Amino acid sequence: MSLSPGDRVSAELADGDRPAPDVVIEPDADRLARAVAEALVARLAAAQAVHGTASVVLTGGGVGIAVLERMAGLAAEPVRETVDWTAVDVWWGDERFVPDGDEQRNERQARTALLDAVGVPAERVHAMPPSDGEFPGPDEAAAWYAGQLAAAAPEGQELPRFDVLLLGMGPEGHTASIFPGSPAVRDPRPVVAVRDCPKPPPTRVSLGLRAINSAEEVWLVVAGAEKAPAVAAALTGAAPEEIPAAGVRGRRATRWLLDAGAASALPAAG
Ligand SMILES: O=C(O)[C@H](O)[C@@H](O)[C@H](O)[C@H](O)COP(=O)(O)O
Repeated sequence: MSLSPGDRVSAELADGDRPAPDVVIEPDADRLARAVAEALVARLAAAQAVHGTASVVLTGGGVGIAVLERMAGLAAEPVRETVDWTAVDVWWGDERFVPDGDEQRNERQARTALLDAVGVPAERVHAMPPSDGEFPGPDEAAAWYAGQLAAAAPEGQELPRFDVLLLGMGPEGHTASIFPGSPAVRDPRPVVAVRDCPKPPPTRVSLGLRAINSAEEVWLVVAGAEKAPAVAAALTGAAPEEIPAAGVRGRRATRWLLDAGAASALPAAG
């Protein structure tokens, strides 16, 4: 069931030349993950039809990884569109600053859920550094990742094209590793180090909101009634300092992809 922005979302959430968010609601988390997986396959295939390659920014968290698991399942099904995974660049919106191979790493979970199964070439998997690598801390790791982004960007720009950037959201409104009241909310740098995160593990590396909002499309995939108040606040004009997910706005589209629980506090339609 898709709702147009006017139905549920304050029209003034359009931001300059950026369209207001749109909202899609699925009955439950499982059908949400499958619907997002199918939409993501179609979107990546469409990007490849135009550009020859596609780029996706992955997120961590239960729903974000469930989407990847469903995509792996789709790869085995006769689906309308197919993605040439050898021509997909994979980036991350955030990463836990823990040792390589640690099961908490978003990269490890994504490799297990999808990447190892579909054969994305190593040079196209752009992981954020682990804590036991060449960088002594998250600041150095963040600076390095910003350099990787700049190296992949068009001449004179600092960020490559992101066709779809996936995000989750916590019950208090964090997205990626940008938490309420954190200096990261207003940090203009493309990649930031984050410490003392309320959600363990405490030390992370995250794209900043400006980098997130450089994406062509940003998809916030959110499930669970415990997140409904933050979803409603984000879609009715909350400040990003209070609800960081409220500060997300893709260039061409911002899609809130919800299950019924996460949508349950949205203003009545009409
Ligand atoms: O690394 C992380 O933890 C994620 O990037 C984080 O932003 C996550 O997406 C949300 O916390 C939602 O997580 P759940 O889907 O598990 O609730």
